[in-house]
Amino acid sequence: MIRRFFSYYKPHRRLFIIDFSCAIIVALLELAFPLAVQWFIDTLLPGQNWNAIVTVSIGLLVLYAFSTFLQYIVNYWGHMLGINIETDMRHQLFQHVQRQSFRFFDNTKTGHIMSRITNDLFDLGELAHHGPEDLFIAIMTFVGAFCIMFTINVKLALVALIIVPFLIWLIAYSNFKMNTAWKSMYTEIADVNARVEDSISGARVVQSFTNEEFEIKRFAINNQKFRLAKLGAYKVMSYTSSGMFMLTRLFVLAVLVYGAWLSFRGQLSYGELVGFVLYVNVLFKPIDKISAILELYPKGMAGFKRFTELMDQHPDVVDEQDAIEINGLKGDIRFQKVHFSYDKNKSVLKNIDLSIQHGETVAFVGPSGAGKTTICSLIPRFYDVTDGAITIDGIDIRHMTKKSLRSQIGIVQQDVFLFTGTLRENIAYGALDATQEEIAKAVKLAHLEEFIQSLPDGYETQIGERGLKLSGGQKQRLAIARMFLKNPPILILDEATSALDTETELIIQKALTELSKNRTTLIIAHRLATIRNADKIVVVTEDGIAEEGRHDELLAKGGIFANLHKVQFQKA
Ligand SMILES: Nc1ncnc2c1ncn2[C@@H]1O[C@H](COP(=O)(O)OP(=O)(O)OP(=O)(O)O)[C@@H](O)[C@H]1O
Repeated sequence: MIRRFFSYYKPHRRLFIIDFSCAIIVALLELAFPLAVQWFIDTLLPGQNWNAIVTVSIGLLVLYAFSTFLQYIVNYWGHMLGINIETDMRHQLFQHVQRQSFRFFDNTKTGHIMSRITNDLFDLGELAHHGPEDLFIAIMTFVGAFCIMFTINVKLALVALIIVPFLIWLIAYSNFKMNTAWKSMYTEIADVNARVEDSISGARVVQSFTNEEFEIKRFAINNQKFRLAKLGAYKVMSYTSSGMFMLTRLFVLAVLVYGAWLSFRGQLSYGELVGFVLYVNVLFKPIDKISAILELYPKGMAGFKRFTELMDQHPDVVDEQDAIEINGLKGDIRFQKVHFSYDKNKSVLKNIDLSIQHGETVAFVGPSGAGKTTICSLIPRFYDVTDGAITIDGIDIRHMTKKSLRSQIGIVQQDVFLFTGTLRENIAYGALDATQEEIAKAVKLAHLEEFIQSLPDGYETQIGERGLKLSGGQKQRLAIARMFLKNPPILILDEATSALDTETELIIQKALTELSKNRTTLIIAHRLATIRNADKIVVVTEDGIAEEGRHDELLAKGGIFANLHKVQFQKA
């Protein structure tokens, strides 16, 4: 874990070396100052040489100024190092999350991911800066001060040494306790985030059920849990710092009493006693630093552990080593004995054999939960088949790179997802480098031109979070415009179930018919009226494909499709 943490220093080696070197010089100067004071008292004062005192004071002033300058560098550049590392990790994590497959998003709460990308990394930057530097300096100063104390007076230094085992015990004990405490705090704040994410994005549902109070109560439970976890961490921290305080005061007292006794017996000069007490103060700094690291290390490491946990989750759908870049597919799709399950316990698709010719429009119908959406999700490899194979133009899709495969497939979701931003940005999402002419052409084909022209800000209109300022029909036409821009040879349409008014539906149907031209089109159909002209209708049931054929053929057959048709027709 620690080696992995240090690997993040690599790109910032130079910054680290400069910062570290400055910090070492500062620490050495700190070690030298009490010696100078001792020399000042024992040598310069008895000689009453004013000129020498002034010269030495000027020398000390220059050294103080130099040390101040170095401390500025250590502070600013050190923090820069920490922030740089934190930024790198955040970037890496976001990149990693972007590359995850659907299964990851199925099983991970958005709030948890957000927590890991934001909060969890806050303390890591601080740890990256203070951790190795402060620890090294603290140990160096601690050992250095003790060595000098031994040269001043061995007996007194031995008395001072008694503190060390107590310190080590306190550090180890609280480190262990704090590790657990911070980890649970991070888990709880992730839950708070997940709860907030859920109820804010579902605010409209919450209000329509007037469940605000229920949401507030649920949030309060998570918030309380977080409070208790954080309080637990601070309790351990307070024990530790109180323990540290007590130990260090006892330490000074012991040194003073024993030092006074030695001095009465003529074994220690006043200068030596002052110098010794100053070194005891020099010792406090590393002790303070160590107790600060003690607070920071478990916090930062708990964040780093959660960071690595996420980084170690590898996507289950990956490119093969020699995967090929494909381009310009015709769109002949074949399912060969395909089996699929989301989890081991339940098989969703069994033995699916299906052949779709390029340019064909194929509609999938069947009871809810039969697997229509799942079949279509396998084609862009959102999930990999559990058994069997899917080929496009004769090539197994697992031999293609995901990026090139998905560039050949367009998906119009039932629930169109739009991003906060302008109409133009959302349409151009279909082809990020599209020109205005291309966008305008796509908009025209999607029958969205008139609507955009009626808006005062036209293409620059802000559509609100997730496009909430647009109607269902407008969102769908926007999604269709995106597809015209993307222009893929294979199209998957998840037909909207939401009732649109007849006129809007007609417009959308027209746009979709236009979009489907010369493309292999797969429609996940909910209303049978819209698929009358499909080249093939595939009836999917929990046991697999039950029927396949044209609309009239299936009706004449009098099987499941005819039944479904009858039910819908009666309903209508
Ligand atoms: N991401 C998922 N993780 C686990 N199980 C899933 C997931 N998505 C769907 N399922 C399950 O797989 C089965 C098939 O679902 P699918 O969405 O493919 O059905 P569908 O025929 O498209 O249904 P509908 O017509 O209601 O949209 C269902 O039992 C469903 O509960």
